[in-house]
Amino acid sequence: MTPRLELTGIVKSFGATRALDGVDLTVRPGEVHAIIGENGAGKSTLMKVLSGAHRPDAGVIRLDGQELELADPRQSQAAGIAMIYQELNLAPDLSVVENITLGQEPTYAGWRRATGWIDRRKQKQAAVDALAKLHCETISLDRPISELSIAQQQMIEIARAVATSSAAISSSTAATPSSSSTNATDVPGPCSPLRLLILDEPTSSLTQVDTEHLFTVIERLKEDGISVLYISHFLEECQHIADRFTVLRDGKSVGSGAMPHTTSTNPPQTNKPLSSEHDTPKTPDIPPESMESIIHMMVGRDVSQLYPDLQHTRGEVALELQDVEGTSLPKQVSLSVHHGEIFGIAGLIGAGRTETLRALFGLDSLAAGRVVVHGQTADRRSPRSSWLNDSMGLVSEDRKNEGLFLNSSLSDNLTMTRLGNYRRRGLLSTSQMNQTTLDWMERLDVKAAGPDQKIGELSGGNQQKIALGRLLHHDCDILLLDEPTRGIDIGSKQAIYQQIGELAAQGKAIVLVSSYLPELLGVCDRIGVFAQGRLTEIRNTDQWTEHDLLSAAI
Ligand SMILES: Nc1ncnc2c1ncn2[C@@H]1O[C@H](COP(=O)(O)OP(=O)(O)OP(=O)(O)O)[C@@H](O)[C@H]1O
Repeated sequence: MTPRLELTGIVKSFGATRALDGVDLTVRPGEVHAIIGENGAGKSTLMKVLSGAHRPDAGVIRLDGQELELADPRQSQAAGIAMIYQELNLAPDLSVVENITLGQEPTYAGWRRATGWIDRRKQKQAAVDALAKLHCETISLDRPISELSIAQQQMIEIARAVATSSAAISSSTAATPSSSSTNATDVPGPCSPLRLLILDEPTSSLTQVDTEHLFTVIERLKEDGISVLYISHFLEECQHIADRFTVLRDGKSVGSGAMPHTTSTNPPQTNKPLSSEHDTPKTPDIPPESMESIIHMMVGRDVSQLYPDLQHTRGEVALELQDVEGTSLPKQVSLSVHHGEIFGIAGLIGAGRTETLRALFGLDSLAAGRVVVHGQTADRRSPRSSWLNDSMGLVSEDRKNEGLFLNSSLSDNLTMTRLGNYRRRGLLSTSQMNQTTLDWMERLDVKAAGPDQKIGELSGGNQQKIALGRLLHHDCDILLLDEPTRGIDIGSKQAIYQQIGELAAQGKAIVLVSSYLPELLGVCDRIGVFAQGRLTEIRNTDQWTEHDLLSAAI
């Protein structure tokens, strides 16, 4: 069987950083293949090579046996490769139909073609067909994208990938076969069907229900012979949906094989006889093993105890919300968080969790109620003086827009809230800022060229570590953490949970919002659940189960 995708010796460097250092990868037709690796291992870079966003410095890409040179995203698309990024690429003010057919609008045939008139009937049909394929017929075709949920928007992106290859839509660009290509008849044509769908952390903003729907859609695509490359730090998900996996480490493929204990309908094919040279993976195929051995391969050590068992004692009340109302959310929230306590907040997306943190931190104004910090009512007219000086810090869930200055260095981002520490005779000591940044990079295992590197050049997970590191460096008394481990690998998660536990042991008050229920259950002392803007129930963690948390959130 000819592999759907075969990568051999892919190399990609950014200046002195060798992001990919000879990656080999084999993906079979109709297979879901998980790409697993630590933050900065090279996963996104590899996917960008496949989507035509980056040109590799060396290596060979073969799709269905055909060698390709993907010089830009249009060529990749024309070859039947679609990439769905974590941050969706949709036009918010255009309708569902317009987004699904964006850039591929069918025009009339004959004399009207030259006018560029869009054939609205065909355009609508292409959207209807694509949505039907994904069982998403209930999404209204004329609604602007901005009115859809994140999960629906993701489906529109996948529908676009499906529709692009539909015969109803014309495309003008085909992938360029390399000069060494041997079989010109195999060159993907202008309407090459979707062959490979790449999903980068697709569930990071999805609820459980939406995740299950996504998995159903993936199964449908598999039935049509479409291969899926699935990148996620949620290893349980990989285990559930993937047939096989490849582990990347420091830009190299260090192992691949059948996903152990997969519950996928397609049985793993690792042990089937290999029929041709093409079918032989360049990365040694390992027999089905435990997830522990895959994690070891990924981080280079065992991650035996993910959640720390650190004693911390509940002290005085650090922070109180009394009947707090936002302009739309939250609604009448009352709660208190103590020193030495980790308070978890669960709930569905849109339930008012983030709005509560923002109201607490003074980013959004309150419609009613009071926030009391260290026994003093926070002054709403001057949140900066009363709240920030009280050493309250927030890690925003929106890292790119609110959490970091992407064009500034790691050092500037990490130290900016405590610049006074580095002032020497009216000047800033950049060497000391850099030294502090190096220390934190080591503690949080940040992969970067150095403190001077622009933070926008780091992998997503490493950016997140610096956003969290800034609060740790600031030495806040009260830490508000909104999805702090989103996009973070399992080894680093363990380090962050350890940090959170140590902070609680030092008497800090911590509020942790997370959509990842095992994390809340593993780390928190108490958990409150939000539903439709209200804090509906608070219990000690040992009185919650995942099922109870979900039931309370709905
Ligand atoms: N445009 C760029 N400029 C400089 N370095 C880059 C650029 N893009 C990626 N890198 C570097 O390449 C390496 C691999 O990054 P990549 O984003 O591929 O990792 P990743 O495995 O996707 O990580 P994560 O799980 O955190 O998303 C990192 O060291 C990163 O800093």
